[in-house]
Amino acid sequence: MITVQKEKLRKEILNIRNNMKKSEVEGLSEKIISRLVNMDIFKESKNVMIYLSFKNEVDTYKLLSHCKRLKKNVIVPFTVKEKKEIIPTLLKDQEKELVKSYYGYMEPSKEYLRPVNKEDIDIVIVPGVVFDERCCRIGFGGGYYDRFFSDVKDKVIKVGIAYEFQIVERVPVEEFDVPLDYVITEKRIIRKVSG
Ligand SMILES: Nc1nc2c(c(=O)[nH]1)N(C=O)[C@@H](CNc1ccc(C(=O)N[C@@H](CCC(=O)O)C(=O)O)cc1)CN2
Ligand SMILES: Nc1ncnc2c1ncn2[C@@H]1O[C@H](COP(=O)(O)OP(=O)(O)OP(=O)(O)O)[C@@H](O)[C@H]1O
Repeated sequence: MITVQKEKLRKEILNIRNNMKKSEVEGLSEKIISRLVNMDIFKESKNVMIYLSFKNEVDTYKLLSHCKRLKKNVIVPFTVKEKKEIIPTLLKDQEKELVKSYYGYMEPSKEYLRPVNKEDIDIVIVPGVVFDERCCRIGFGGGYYDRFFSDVKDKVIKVGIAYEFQIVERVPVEEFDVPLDYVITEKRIIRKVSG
């Protein structure tokens, strides 16, 4: 049963990630983000969708400031729990517009929802728990990002960011899993092999 295998891997890696020291999260995140912002695919992107990190995920808050400085449009996920749906929404003022979501990460409050067209997003920075050398991913198990990508597959660049310990040789995949184009760690950039 694939779901069971996924759950086992998810638990194993989360157990490591949840026990990281703050200093480790900070140091590694900086390396990963620095790799990302130096890539042409990032430099050439004007509309950037970024998750807002929590629970020792690769920290994206410095990336947010970086994008602001470069006058890029920052789009963040707003989740509709009942439908397991992500609404991409334009963030203008990080200080003013964000509140803590049901799950615990930050998201825009309803009054600041500014939905954008998925097709207009150039690059999506994707969170995740486990990734593999083919750029497949396992998240928290909601299927949010797979649903989100299901109708825009090749129209946006999908980039996972993760610590090296989150990379395994192969994660089990199901028909609805959408592979990413790149996975970036502090050690390397993994590219999806096409075909
Ligand atoms: N920062 C961030 N934002 C994100 C995601 C994410 O993974 N990280 N998502 C990616 O899809 C979506 C939200 N999905 C989520 C689904 C479940 C849980 C969660 O914490 N679930 C369990 C704990 C899971 C576990 O420890 O096994 C919980 O409710 O406690 C979090 C986010 C959209 N936004
Ligand atoms: N495109 C889709 N349409 C309908 N249901 C889907 C789709 N993609 C995934 N799902 C459902 O979502 C559930 C969770 O999928 P999966 O375990 O791959 O989530 P995940 O990638 O770990 O989570 P997330 O994307 O939220 O981080 C699956 O049981 C699946 O039935």
